[in-house]
Amino acid sequence: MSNYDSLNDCQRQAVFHTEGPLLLLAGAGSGKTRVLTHRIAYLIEEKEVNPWNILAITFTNKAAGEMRERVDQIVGFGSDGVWVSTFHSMCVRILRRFADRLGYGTNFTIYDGDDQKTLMKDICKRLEIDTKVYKEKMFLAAISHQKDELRGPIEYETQVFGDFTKRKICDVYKEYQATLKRNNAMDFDDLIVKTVELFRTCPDVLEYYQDRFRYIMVDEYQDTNTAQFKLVSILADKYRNLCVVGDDDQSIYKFRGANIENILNFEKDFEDATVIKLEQNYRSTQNILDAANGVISHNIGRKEKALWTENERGEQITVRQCMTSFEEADYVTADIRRRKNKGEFDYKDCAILYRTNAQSRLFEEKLLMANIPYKLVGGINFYARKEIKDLLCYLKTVDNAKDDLAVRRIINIPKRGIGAASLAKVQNYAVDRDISFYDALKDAANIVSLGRAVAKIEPFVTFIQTLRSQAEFYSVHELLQSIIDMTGYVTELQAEGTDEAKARIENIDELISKIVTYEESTKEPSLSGFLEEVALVADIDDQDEDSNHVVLMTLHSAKGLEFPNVYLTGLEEGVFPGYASINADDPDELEEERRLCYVGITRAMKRLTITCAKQRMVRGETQYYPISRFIREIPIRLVQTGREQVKTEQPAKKMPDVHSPYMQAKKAFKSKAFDPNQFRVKKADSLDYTVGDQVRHIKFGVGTVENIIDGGKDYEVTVNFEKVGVKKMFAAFAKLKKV
Ligand SMILES: Nc1ncnc2c1ncn2[C@@H]1O[C@H](COP(=O)(O)OP(=O)(O)OP(=O)(O)O)[C@@H](O)[C@H]1O
Ligand SMILES: [Mg+2]
Repeated sequence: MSNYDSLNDCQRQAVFHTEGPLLLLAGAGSGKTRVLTHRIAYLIEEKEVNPWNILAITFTNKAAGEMRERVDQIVGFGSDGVWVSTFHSMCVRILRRFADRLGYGTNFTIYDGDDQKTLMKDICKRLEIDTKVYKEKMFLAAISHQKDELRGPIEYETQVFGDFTKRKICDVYKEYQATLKRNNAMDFDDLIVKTVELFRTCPDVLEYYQDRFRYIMVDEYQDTNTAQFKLVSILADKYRNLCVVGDDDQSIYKFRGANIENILNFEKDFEDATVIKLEQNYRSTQNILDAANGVISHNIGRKEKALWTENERGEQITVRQCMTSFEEADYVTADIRRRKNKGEFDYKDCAILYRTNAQSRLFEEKLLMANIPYKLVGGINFYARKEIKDLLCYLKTVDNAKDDLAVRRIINIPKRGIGAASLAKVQNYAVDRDISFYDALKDAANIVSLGRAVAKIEPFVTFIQTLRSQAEFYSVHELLQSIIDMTGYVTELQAEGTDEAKARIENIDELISKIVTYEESTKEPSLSGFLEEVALVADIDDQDEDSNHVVLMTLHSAKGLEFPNVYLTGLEEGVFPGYASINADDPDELEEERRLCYVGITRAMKRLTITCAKQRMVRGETQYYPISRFIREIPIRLVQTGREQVKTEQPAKKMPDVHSPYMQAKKAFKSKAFDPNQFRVKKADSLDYTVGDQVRHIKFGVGTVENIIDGGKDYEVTVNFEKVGVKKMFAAFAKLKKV
């Protein structure tokens, strides 16, 4: 029996309201997600609903995992049957079963952004479009936008009229969809679109899922787009037990087609809907909450909400304007270290949030030099690395050789001497006959124009066929090992012998570990299953729960999460809010930025620090920025500037002169020869190691000191690490220990 006493009256009301449409509209940290998990428990325990009949949709795989955990905790066992998933993974599951009803193979491939770009390049070439005038990205964005609104090429055509650009987009859209289908592939948007299409065209399938999902719940409902909304309304149409929870003040995905109207109009679409509001915040201190309310109250188009808390007032919010973005990163890094040393916060309690991904770099560098473990959420994704993509494309080819892009990526890996001209001939042959590229390769002997190239193509086809027969009885990791052995992929890297090659081999090892982990944790592991899991790993899911590290991420990735100690950085006019939103004709663009700021502030539980820099380097040039309007929107009584604290915090011995290096930095900015490292402060005590010594670095492990240069302000030490190769670092920050 779970404890519903831990809920407040309104929360309990929402949990107990199980029949009929329900809208839970409530501010940040008011327990919306918590209500959903308790509601699932209540349905199973008290209403004796079969877990099998419950569907809960979350925004990220990470959130889905968290919700599953929480439900497991409350319900104990029996909750396995509940579907907790994102829109996308739910649709994949449905389509893997029924895609054949739409004329796709159920083993269809899911294209990621890179795949889409390659495909679009191909199509533009085929349609002889000048990509200097019409960018591939423009076509992809336009198509994606149409899909968000559930408009296929045919529906779109009715809107084209005489518009020349729209005509072009329409032609490309048609070709794009036709090629995807020929490749037995879907892009991310298709997953939703095709599921809706499936439900609309196959009443028996729809009824099956309607009967199955009698109770449907959607978290972060404010960020659903039209297609997703349609999908849930169709599913819920029979039993009407749809519960959506959201916060219109946290709608931050308009640029991706999210439709804030979905939440504002829920009451119109479901006339008998019950609306419950939650107003008590359990997450943040009074000061943090007041700051959030202060900022968001400047938005005009919003439903008024009065969020309050019984939590203590807490510390004031620290606002710190730094001279440069380097100083900003230094400040945040030092603050984290100080609070960690004082025992106030652990690393994992701290999150550094910023507006755009590119802003992470400086923080990364400072954290690395300070030996503070951190995790970048949403940066260069493991799966985007070359060697990983190559091997995954091999696996994809073995799994579903209809994926032209995968086949083309690996056809010359290792080099098989099949030239671009031959590939073009095969491609034409495929297009003419409306068959896949791989099927055309199999038919190479019949492509007369290929001439002697046939002899190069045939062994490749035989090779893939061999792997396919192996796939019948090999596990996924055995199959990958076989691919690696037979292609000589790793052998080649070993022969190359560079540090980069070594790192690539490590990545491949990591991929093997990933497969083995997958195989061990899945009931019926399969090649398709593995590829699907990989395709769906959103960036945010990289986060490693167990270890103790500072988290760096964009504000968008931070949605729904909470951290005791938050740093909201780069609050400058032109950065956040960004130039585009300041100058936009549509005032909602600025309001969306403000909602994003509200999301950022409300991630903080105990402490919030807001930073900005007067100068920041953009594309190699120094730009000057005023303080963000969002800072000015925070009531002044809640704010302290934090300057004193920072000065006293730096031991005078280590940082004898904190300002003058930055004055130099300022000068150096203008010469464009700026190197932030050159202003590091020299360590007072001399080094206890010398050239030839073995040293240990907290992150890189053991290595040999190859060189030490006295840089005046600090020593620059060159170390050859066993694992990661040669690195140059500053002694004061590298904290190398002699071993
Ligand atoms: N009745 C309650 N008693 C104690 N703690 C609560 C209660 N309700 C929620 N909390 C806690 O408050 C925090 C915020 O809850 P939750 O994440 O569910 O809020 P949310 O409304 O989903 O926030 P967001 O809008 O950011 O997604 C969590 O740590 C949760 O455990
Ligand atoms: Mg939530």
